[in-house]
Amino acid sequence: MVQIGFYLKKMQTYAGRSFYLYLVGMVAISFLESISIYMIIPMLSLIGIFKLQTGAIPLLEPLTDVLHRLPVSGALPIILFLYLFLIVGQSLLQKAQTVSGTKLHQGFIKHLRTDIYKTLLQADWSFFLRKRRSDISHLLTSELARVSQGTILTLRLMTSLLFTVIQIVFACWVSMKLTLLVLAAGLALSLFARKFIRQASALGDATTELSQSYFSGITEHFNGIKDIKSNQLEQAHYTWFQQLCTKMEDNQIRFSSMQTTSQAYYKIASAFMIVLCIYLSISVLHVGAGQLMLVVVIFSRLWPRFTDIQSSLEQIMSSLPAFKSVLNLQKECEEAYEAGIVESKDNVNVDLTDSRSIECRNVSFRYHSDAQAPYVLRDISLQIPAKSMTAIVGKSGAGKSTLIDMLIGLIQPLQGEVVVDGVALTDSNRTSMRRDVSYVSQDPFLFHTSIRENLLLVKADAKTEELWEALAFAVADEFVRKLPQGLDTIIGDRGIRLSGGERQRIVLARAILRKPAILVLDEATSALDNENESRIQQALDQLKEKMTLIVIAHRLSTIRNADQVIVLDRGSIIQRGAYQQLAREAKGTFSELLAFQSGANA
Ligand SMILES: Nc1ncnc2c1ncn2[C@@H]1O[C@H](COP(=O)(O)OP(=O)(O)OP(=O)(O)O)[C@@H](O)[C@H]1O
Repeated sequence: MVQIGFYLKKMQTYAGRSFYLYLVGMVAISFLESISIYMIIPMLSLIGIFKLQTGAIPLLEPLTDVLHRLPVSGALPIILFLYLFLIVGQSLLQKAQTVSGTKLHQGFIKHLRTDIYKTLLQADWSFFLRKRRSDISHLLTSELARVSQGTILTLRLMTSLLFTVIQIVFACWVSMKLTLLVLAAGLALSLFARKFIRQASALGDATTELSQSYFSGITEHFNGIKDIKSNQLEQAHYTWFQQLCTKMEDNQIRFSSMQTTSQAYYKIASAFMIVLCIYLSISVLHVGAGQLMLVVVIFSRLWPRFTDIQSSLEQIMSSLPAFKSVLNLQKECEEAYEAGIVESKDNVNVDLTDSRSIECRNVSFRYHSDAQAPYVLRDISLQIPAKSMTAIVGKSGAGKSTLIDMLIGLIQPLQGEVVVDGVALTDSNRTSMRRDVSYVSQDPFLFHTSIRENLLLVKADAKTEELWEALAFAVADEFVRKLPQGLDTIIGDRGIRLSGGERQRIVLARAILRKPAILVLDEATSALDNENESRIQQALDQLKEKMTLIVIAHRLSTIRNADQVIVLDRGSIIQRGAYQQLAREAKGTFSELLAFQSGANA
């Protein structure tokens, strides 16, 4: 229940006064409802409609004298009018309360969604290395929907509790003995009902696990649909999906069956309790017919509240795992908080010149915190001069991408430091440095929208001429002009309607459009044909006069004009120097790579 308490606290922090107003409204409605129901019977008895020993009822005392002095024909309309007045007042208040409850709930959910989204965006890269993307999507959709449902139920539970407490107070005024009898019966029942709450919690855990598998499964399957189709893996995936759906179906049926059992149990137990209470009222407490009527009224008002509380508790318990998951994600994000992103005021702008030279001083890194885990980068020291092209080469798995991630501040060294323009990168300046970087990855990402919008993403106010200029630089202008809608052509999910090489060129154009101080290309031209690749190479030669270029390329012709080549092997620098110089070192790894490629191209 700690999680629910946390969310109630969050709701109260978010809504402030409205939260308390909502609670006050609840108390008022409950008060009016209790007065109207519990008072009508004693008041009717006061004017002699029927006989009932009510004893001293504090609220009625001022009315008693007035009512006694009036004839029945005069008092009855007053009582009935009073009753109508209370019911109408309560209904109007209830209507306003429902609207404010919806506003409170919807506002809170919006707040929660944006809050979680923001903390996610503020988490550093190492957080995303640990997390499955599908788990994040699952949390932001399915789990948040359950949290939303849980919030409504929590508000309903609070309302029910308030109603119950106030009705108990009123019922005690009317008859202390009878109310205690009903309460004792309710308490006995709730002890037996605890097992249903435990079952609901276990079923809620299973729901979270199953829906997480469902989400990750379908995300992965449709991301890999091309492989599935081309390797005829449909049957295996369909069987997996069918089995998972059967488990989800079973889980829901078990929850529904648990709830109906609990409700049936409550109804049957209620009948026994009513029979027992009526028997005890007549045989042991010797109450009259009027008092008996009160027993029925108290039961009929209080008992549905008990059932409501029980049912809300079961449902809240089943949505509790979703509360826990959301809470854990928020905690993890906060632990991985990276300053200076999304409306953050705590960003410290590092005083960099616009030249952007980068230096690594004895940097080491490994992905796992485990002391036995191997280092992926080992004691790396290097200089990347501003406005020049540095190429990083090496065999697959040598640590090239990891080194790039380190240079642009996505990951932090375990030992050593990265220095930009003489300023060491720290938690407070890392993100401000990244603002000057354009990064094009091995697997470039495009949104399912037009080419224009994909480009404008990095520079919203760019003019059309600027877009064409960037496209020309990336050797993409020709093919874009030939597309049916030119710049406004929709390129499909992740740019699926374009070829791999076309996608790479659009992403390169987007990177250049930003006019960054540092341009990083991680295998960014791997899908290009020789002609386009050579044209991009010429474009890069022009760019290096304006910005610092860092290029990873397996195809060594791309880096022919690099000012510096760094050769990595198993996380260490084994060679460095100008391209031609390394090519001449006959025994070096670089000339081996070069010889292998020229052999392969021959
Ligand atoms: N997120 C990760 N968690 C754990 N290990 C990782 C992670 N990413 C990379 N590695 C490991 O770190 C090592 C270096 O990987 P990296 O991607 O930097 O190599 P690379 O030289 O860029 O390879 P490639 O040329 O194939 O892209 C590899 O052994 C890889 O298995």
